[in-house]
Amino acid sequence: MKLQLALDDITIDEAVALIDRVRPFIDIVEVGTPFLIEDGLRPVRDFRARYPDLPVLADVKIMDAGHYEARQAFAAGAAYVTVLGVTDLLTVKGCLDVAADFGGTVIADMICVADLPDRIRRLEDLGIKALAVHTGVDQQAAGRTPADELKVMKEVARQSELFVAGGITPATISQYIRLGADVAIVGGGIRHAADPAKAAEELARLAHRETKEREE
Ligand SMILES: O=C([C@H](O)CO)[C@H](O)[C@H](O)COP(=O)(O)O
Repeated sequence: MKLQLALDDITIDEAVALIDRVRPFIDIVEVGTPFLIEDGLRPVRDFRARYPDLPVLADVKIMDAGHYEARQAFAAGAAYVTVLGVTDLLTVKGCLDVAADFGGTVIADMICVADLPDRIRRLEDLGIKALAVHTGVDQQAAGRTPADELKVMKEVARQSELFVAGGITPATISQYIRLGADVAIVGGGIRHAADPAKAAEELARLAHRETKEREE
């Protein structure tokens, strides 16, 4: 399992200081939606230049103008770009076409998708190869977790790498690995930990251990 650090409520300087501390433990760095709203695609360009071996994910959550917006994010240096799974398939197709030009990956974020199995089938038929189960911050505040949707996704998905997000911490990551996730996305669980480097190290250790057990 890979570990993705999501950076949401942070400045570029704070983000660089955090990445420098947790770099040995993370596989992907995400420029989260609130960070993009604050700073645009600048952090994507900065991190690409500063950490050439660390893939950058731009959490643009595209809902329309798929071709145009995905091009902006990939051209800035993103290896991964998110599109909302609920949107029109034409928008998703636009993102996939651009991803092919750049050799990048489009992740369909399934937040608020009502009929998960049906949508997964349609998205995979279109060519999607990465899906994210995502319990949003507001949904987390109402007590929800991504576990049940991950179970459904694991049963239905045929070809996709599975990402999971939604309040994951060292105390909860193991269940998501056992449920079959390939990438754990962690924001607050690192950023707001008392010791972010220790939390990232622990998450990476658990991810490695549980994945090994899953494969045995
Ligand atoms: O995508 C996210 C959210 O919608 C805010 O943009 C977060 O990056 C994602 O939920 C991971 O953050 P945590 O839930 O704090 O781990």
